[in-house]
Amino acid sequence: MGSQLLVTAQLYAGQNKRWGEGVIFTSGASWKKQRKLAVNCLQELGFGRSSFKVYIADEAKILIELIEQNTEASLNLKDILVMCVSNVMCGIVFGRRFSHEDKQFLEVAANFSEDAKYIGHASILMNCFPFLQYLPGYLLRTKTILEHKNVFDKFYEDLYESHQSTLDVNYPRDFMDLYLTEMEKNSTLPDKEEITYSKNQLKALVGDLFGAGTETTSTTLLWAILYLLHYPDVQEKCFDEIQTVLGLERFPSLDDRSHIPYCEATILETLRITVVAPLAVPHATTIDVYFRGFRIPKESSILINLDSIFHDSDIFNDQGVFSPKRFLDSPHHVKFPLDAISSPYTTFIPFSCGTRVCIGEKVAQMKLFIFLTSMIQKFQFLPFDPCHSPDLEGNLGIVYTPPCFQVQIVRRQDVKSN
Ligand code: HEM
Repeated sequence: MGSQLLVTAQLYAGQNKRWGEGVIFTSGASWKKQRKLAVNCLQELGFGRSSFKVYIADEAKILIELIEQNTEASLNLKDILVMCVSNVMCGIVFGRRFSHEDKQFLEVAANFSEDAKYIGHASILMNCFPFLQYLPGYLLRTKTILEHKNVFDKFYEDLYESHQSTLDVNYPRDFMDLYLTEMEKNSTLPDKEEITYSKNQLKALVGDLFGAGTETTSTTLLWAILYLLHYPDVQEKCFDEIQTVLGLERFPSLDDRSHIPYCEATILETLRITVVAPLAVPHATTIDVYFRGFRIPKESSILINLDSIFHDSDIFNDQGVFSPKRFLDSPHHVKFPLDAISSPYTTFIPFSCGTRVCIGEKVAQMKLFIFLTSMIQKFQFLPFDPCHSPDLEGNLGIVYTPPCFQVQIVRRQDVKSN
C-alpha cells in the first residue's frame, strides 16, 4: 500500500467530507485551494528562512526560563511544552505571542491538546462506521469538541477583527494578513462562484494549523524526554556533542544542525520509534481503485499504517530499541537528514508523503531541533523515582501520546560542579 500511495497519491488524496472547511477534513477543489494558499503563505513567511527562526528561538529561551524556575518543584513539562509550541504557531499565524498567564490562551491551547485525543477516536471510528457521526451526545465526545470550538471561535474573532481593522495589504505581518490580502484581491474578481476564501475558511484553516501543529510537535518532544530517561547513554552523548560544539552558553541555532548529527539522529529516532501520527489522517479513494486483486470503491476510507512501516524489522533492525545511530552512516553524517525525509525515495515518512503530505514539516523540524537541543544543553533529565523509569506504553488518539510521567530536572551547571 505504501508504494501504491506514492505512485498514485492522487487516487488516495480524498477525505470523507465531515466539516467542509479548512484543509484536514476536506477534499476536492476547496481542499486544493485552501492547501495551496496555506502552503504559499507559510513559504512567504519564511519556512526555512529568518522569521520562523526568530519565533522559535525566542520561545525556546522562554521554555528554558520556565523550566529553570521549576527545577525544584515537580514540573508539568507537558503543559509548558504545549504552551511554548502553541506560541510559535501564534507568532506565525497572528504575529504575536501570548503570556503563559493569559487565561484565554491557556484554555485554547489545553483544548487543542485534549481534542487530539477525542478527534482521534472519533475520526477513526467515524471513518470505519460513518453512521456514528449522527449519534448525539458524549459517545464520541462531539459535545466537548463543539464546546471547545466555541472557545476557539471567541479567541479567533478578536484576532480577526484586530487584523482586519489594521490590515495593510502592502505590508502583511503574518499568516492572517496574507490570507486577508488574498481574500481582498479575490473579492474584486467578477466570477463570484470561484471565490472560496472567507472568514470561516480562514478560521477553519487556522484551527487546522493549531490542531495539526501543536499536539504533534509537543508530544514528540515529550516522547524524546521520556526516551532519554530510559536511555541515559543517548542523553549523555547528545549533551557531550552539544557541549563540544556549542558550549553551555550559546543557544543552539538551525545553522548548528549539520554540526551535531547525533542530536539530529536522536530526533529522527524519536519520530521513528514513537510514531506520533501512527495512522496519519484518514484518506479516501477518489475513484475506484484496484489493489492486489481487490476493488476498493470510490470514497472508501483508507487508513495509512505508518506504525507498521517504522516497526517493520525488515526495514529497521532491532526495531524496538531506541538507537539514534541507525540514522548515522558515519559518526558525522546523518543518513536521512531531517530535511530529506518524506521524499518519495525513503521508507521513513513520519510526515506522510504524496499529495496530502504534512504542510508543517519544515517548521516542525525546526521546532524539534531547537527546543530539544536547548533543553539537553541546559538540563539533565532523570527519572523521578531512580529505581523505576516511567512506562513507555502510550495512548492512541489522532496523536500517539506518552503516559503522564514525572521527571527530575538538574541544571547542567549544577551537575558539573557536583
Ligand atoms: C512532529 C510534528 C508533526 C508530525 C509528525 C506531523 C505529521 C503529519 C501527518 C502524518 C499528516 C497526515 C498526512 C496525510 O494525510 O497523509 C499531517 C498532516 C497535516 N499537518 Fe502535520 N505533522 C507535524 C507538525 C505539523 C505542523 C507544525 C503543522 C502546521 C504548521 C502541521 C500541519 C498539518 C496539516 C495542515 C496537515 C493536513 C494536510 C492535508 O490534509 O492536506 N503539521 N501531519
